Amino acid sequence: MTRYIIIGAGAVGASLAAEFETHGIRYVLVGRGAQIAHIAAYGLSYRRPGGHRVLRLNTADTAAPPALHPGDVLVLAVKAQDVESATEFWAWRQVEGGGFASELPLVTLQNGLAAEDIALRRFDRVYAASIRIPAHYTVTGEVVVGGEPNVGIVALGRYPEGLDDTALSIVTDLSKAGYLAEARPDIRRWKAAKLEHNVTNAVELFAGPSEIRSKAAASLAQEARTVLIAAGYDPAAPSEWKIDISSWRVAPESGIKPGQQSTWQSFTRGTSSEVDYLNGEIVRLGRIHGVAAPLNTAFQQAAARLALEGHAPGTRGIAEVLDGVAL
Ligand SMILES: NC(=O)C1=CN([C@@H]2O[C@H](COP(=O)(O)OP(=O)(O)OC[C@H]3O[C@@H](n4cnc5c(N)ncnc54)[C@H](OP(=O)(O)O)[C@@H]3O)[C@@H](O)[C@H]2O)C=CC1
Ligand SMILES: CC(C)(CO)C(=O)C(=O)O
Repeated sequence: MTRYIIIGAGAVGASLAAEFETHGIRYVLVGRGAQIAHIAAYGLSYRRPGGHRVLRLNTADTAAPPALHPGDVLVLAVKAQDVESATEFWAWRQVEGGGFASELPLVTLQNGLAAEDIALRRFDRVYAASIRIPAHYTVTGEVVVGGEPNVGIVALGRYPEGLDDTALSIVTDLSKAGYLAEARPDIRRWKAAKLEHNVTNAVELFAGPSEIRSKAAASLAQEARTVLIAAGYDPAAPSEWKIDISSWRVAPESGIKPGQQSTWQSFTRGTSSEVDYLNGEIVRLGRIHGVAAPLNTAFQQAAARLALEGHAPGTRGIAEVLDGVAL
């Protein structure tokens, strides 16, 4: 039976470990700092629409990583800005019986488009995933996931393209664990489609009238789409799902509040931000392909300023960000 080494014990990684634990899929959750220490000592406080549980999980600290075996699958659940250091750390570890971890399959769950190319520098078999999951982590040891009836929705395929037995068996395990999961041979298209949404995460960092925030989000997504298409991407459309996702929703009263997606959570926790890999990816592609991306640039810079000043989300107004930029 495959064992999953889940690297990163935040919103996405800890909830994946919780679901694997609940559904009898072998895993080890490898984290760092106070979060993994807390989960190891007291369990994970895990809230789902069906109720709240404290779960004992199989954990390891990155300071004492588990021995690796042939048949292990590594799952990267860190933010995009941590992919370089995490892949460097894991790739050259020895697998018992011979070989490097770089020969094991590696799943990349990151938003944005950067993780896979970083991973391919060291890992031979990279399985990219686009995961939609309303997961929240702002308090040490506590994760909330509001998706119902399923935890979240995942598209997964071999990067840069194609499918193989490993991809199919990972999708089977995710489905067993309660995710709506689909194997896709064209995973870059699904990651691009998700990025169109994730550039709007930055809007949640700034206060202002909801009408302006909605308009800014729509314009950011439109600008991202224009740049992605100019860069040769063909973002997947929701109608292309083969699995039925129509009854999936974020449960009301689940503890998931609108306007608090992953970027907002990072700023709230005072940790590093993924914005350079979300809005920054659009800015980068725009520069390469000669398409202006003024709005994504403005939000990237405003988020950087907010981080430098150490301010929490909502302490600066959106009008300041939009000053001089047309919506
Ligand atoms: N939250 C959400 O709802 C969703 C998030 N995503 C995407 O999933 C990815 C993960 O996001 P999310 O779970 O929110 O991130 P979190 O910040 O909640 O969790 C990441 C965790 O990984 C830890 N970490 C960083 N580097 C390492 C390392 N080298 N070894 C071990 N642990 C490490 C971080 O520790 P530390 O805090 O010390 O940095 C943190 O605890 C991101 O790309 C995000 O965009 C996708 C869909 C939904
Ligand atoms: C949109 C959402 C919640 C979906 O998974 C996400 O990707 C994020 O929090 O960044």
